[in-house]
Amino acid sequence: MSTRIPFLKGHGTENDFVIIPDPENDLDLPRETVAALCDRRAGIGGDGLLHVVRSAAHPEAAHLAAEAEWFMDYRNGDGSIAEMCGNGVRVFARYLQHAGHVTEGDLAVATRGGVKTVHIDKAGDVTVGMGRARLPEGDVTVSVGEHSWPARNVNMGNPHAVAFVDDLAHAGDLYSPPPFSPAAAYPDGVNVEFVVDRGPRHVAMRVHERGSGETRSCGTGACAVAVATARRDGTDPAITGTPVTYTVDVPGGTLVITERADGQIEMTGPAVIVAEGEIDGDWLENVVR
Ligand SMILES: N[C@@H](CCC[C@H](N)C(=O)O)C(=O)O
Repeated sequence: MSTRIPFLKGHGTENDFVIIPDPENDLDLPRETVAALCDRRAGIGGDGLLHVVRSAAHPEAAHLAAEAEWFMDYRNGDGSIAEMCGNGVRVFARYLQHAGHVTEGDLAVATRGGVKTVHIDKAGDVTVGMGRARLPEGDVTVSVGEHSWPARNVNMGNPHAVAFVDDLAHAGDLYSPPPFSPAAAYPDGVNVEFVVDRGPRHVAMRVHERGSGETRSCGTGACAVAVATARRDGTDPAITGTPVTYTVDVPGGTLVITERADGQIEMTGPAVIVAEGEIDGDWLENVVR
């Protein structure tokens, strides 16, 4: 009889995740194993994986254990490691509630991008305090086929290039990462957002995620888009002294992003657990041999 390893599946605006509860960090999850679990045909399927570990039990988070009991060890669908995942941390909080580890209200979650405060509200939405954006100087260009656009470099803990386009269809099929220049702008790769206007303080985006491909939503990407749009629109709260809220439509739903005068950014949207089950331990052990 092989070992059974518990997993869940969840999503936030259809950015979907395999969730692996592993409080004491007992599991070995190398890159190839994560990619196999996220494979949509031969595995469970997901844009990424949320490895749920107690901070005290993880070498990357032990120093944060006094601030946050739980560490989101986030991996992209190809198994690569990313600093932060905005939808992931909201789904992570929903999982902790689902499992009875926390109740509604505020909780702190450790991530590679620092400790994030998450609020689970009664109505069902989950809000995360994303911290401040960094806006590295320098011109960036992204291109797809015959189209190319200037892009804004926005760092939300992870790197983003935000391009305003006339038509989201111009981003093409996004089967491969959109080329960007200069290469030095993003030495570790980049998430690329394509944005169109929908109305006052309302935009829509598509995204190609580093390590996952085109996804139906990206939380850090939606925040980067809100930040870039505020600078374009002259509503930058650091200059106006007034908070600004943008509604960001993604293919999988809608996220609401507020940037305050002190630069702190909050993102709100749904976070859903859709299934739970068990992984066959023999499969997991042999899948990458
Ligand atoms: N989908 C995530 C972002 C996940 C990480 C990203 N692909 C990267 O490599 O930086 C989100 O909701 O923020």
